[in-house]
Amino acid sequence: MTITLADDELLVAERFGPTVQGEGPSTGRRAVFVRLMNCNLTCKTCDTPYTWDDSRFDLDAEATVTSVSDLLAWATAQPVDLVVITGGEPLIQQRRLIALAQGLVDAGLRVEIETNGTIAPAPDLLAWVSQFNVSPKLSTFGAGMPASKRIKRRVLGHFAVSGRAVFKFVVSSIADLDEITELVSSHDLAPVYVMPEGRTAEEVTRRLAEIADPAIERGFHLSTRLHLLTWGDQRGR
Ligand SMILES: Nc1nc2[nH]cc(C(=O)O)c2c(=O)[nH]1
Ligand code: SF4
Ligand SMILES: [Mg+2]
Repeated sequence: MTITLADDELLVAERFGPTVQGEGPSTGRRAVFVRLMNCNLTCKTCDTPYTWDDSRFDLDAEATVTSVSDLLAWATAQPVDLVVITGGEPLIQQRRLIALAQGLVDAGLRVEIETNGTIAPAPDLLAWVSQFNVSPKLSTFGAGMPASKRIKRRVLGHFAVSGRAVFKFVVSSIADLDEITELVSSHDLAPVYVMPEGRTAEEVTRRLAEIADPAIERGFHLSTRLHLLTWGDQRGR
């Protein structure tokens, strides 16, 4: 990527909505989304490779340089009270997110950030974000990447004590639950949601049924992927 940004600009992949938050504790809540470019991980089954994978996508063409004031004007004009900032990995651009989050909260909106849990939020951002939905990548989903890249234990600990984080693990098989249990007990992660991996409604429904009872038994909450069940694997929903 060759784009340079001013201090008040973000590199945006897409903005969409009104739709609903499809994952985690706010599932079903009306929301608009801002999806930022770039990621520091390379998950093989990533559902938004157009934000980071330059071997498959022309990232310069995918990206739109957008000012914070433009995003604020857009989001505050929407008939919803929740803005979800996602990616890619949005915390790569966290310095520029502070003014956006502050502006949204000042306008009376709730702000959630979806993050992979490898980058610690600065105190100035933590202060303005209502909730971080932290989704660490397990060895199945993050296959091919070393654990040291996917799991930043210090960062997870930081989120755990922040009072602003919920943890949401994408589960591909029951074996993933052991890995989650280890992370949860080592770092006192709470609350913990598990969510089935899947790109079709059938896959999500089947996996959820597989993992539901063992997850409940281990003390985890469940999440589905409501947007996928409702609209399928459509971009911008
Ligand atoms: N409706 C809807 N809910 C979502 N929750 C997290 C999403 C994401 O892509 O991070 C997402 C998404 O892409 N769409
Ligand atoms: S962390 Fe998220 S956005 Fe980044 S590659 Fe993995 S699934 Fe995709
Ligand atoms: Mg998505």
